[in-house]
Amino acid sequence: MLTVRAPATSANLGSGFDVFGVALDRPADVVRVETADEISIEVTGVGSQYIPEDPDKNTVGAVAEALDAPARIEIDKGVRPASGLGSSAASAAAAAVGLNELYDRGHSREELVPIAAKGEAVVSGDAHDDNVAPSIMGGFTIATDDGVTKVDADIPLVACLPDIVVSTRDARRVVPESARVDQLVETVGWAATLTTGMHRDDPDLVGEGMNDTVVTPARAELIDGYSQVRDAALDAGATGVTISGAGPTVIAACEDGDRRAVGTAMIDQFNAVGVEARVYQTEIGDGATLF
Ligand SMILES: Nc1ncnc2c1ncn2[C@@H]1O[C@H](COP(=O)(O)OP(=O)(O)O)[C@@H](O)[C@H]1O
Ligand SMILES: N[C@@H](CCOP(=O)(O)O)C(=O)O
Repeated sequence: MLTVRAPATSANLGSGFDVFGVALDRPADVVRVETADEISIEVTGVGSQYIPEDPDKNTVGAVAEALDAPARIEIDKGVRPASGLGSSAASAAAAAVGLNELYDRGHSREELVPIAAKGEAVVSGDAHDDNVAPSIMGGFTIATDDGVTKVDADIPLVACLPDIVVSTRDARRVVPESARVDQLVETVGWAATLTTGMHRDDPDLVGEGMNDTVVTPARAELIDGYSQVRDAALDAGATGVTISGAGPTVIAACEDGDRRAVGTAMIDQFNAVGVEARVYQTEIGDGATLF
């Protein structure tokens, strides 16, 4: 039996819709795989009661199919489903790394990204790579049709997960079908600023680049208290704030010493609109680890 820990991730980061992602130091899923004649799945841990064990409906089933790697797969969820923290992707990433090793398939980490993304297609309707790429490879990742570019960045982050459920499938339905040229121009500027900030380990540049006037405003409507939480985090010292993935988690970049104040401000504002929330004081971390 092989054990793999794959981290939660935060995709988009505002200006990088369906392209940017970061691996978070915590939380994470732990997946155990052993060879079997057919695929079977057992799920325990956070939110496991909402996760199907049917291989046709669980992200790891699609990965096992794609790798032609039948296995008994145990998933211990640390990443709450429908959180905006790449929950479905963490399991898929762990399964891809574990089954590749178990069956000696010989794929590189980058080659495993589109394989793990087949799991995302099962749950959200789209095989977007922006969560599975950092969960497999770690760091800050830029995932495009041409492959994955990875930067080992060091940026303090605060992820605030409210007690609200937003499914990625639903949140993709509110994404506008078009954008104006002036929005394209400002998005390119923010994306370039964010990428430079990641190279320089500069929370100010990363925060500035976490802006977006296209997708985030449409999705903010799905998260009670989003604008108050964003404002409170900025007042507490965050350098940038946006929706993590499809939400409802709200993610902030900041200086190391400001994480506690930023997290407290975010929780307080969710509570003020009657929503319970929890905070992960985290940072950009490594990709899936085999034990
Ligand atoms: N291994 C898995 N882990 C988490 N969710 C899964 C898994 N397999 C299938 N799902 C389903 O995927 C959905 C959660 O995925 P998604 O909406 O993308 O949330 P997240 O933003 O946390 O990834 C839920 O409906 C859940 O039942
Ligand atoms: N780019 C995707 C990312 C979804 O992330 P998740 O953590 O909510 O699954 C999107 O924004 O739809």
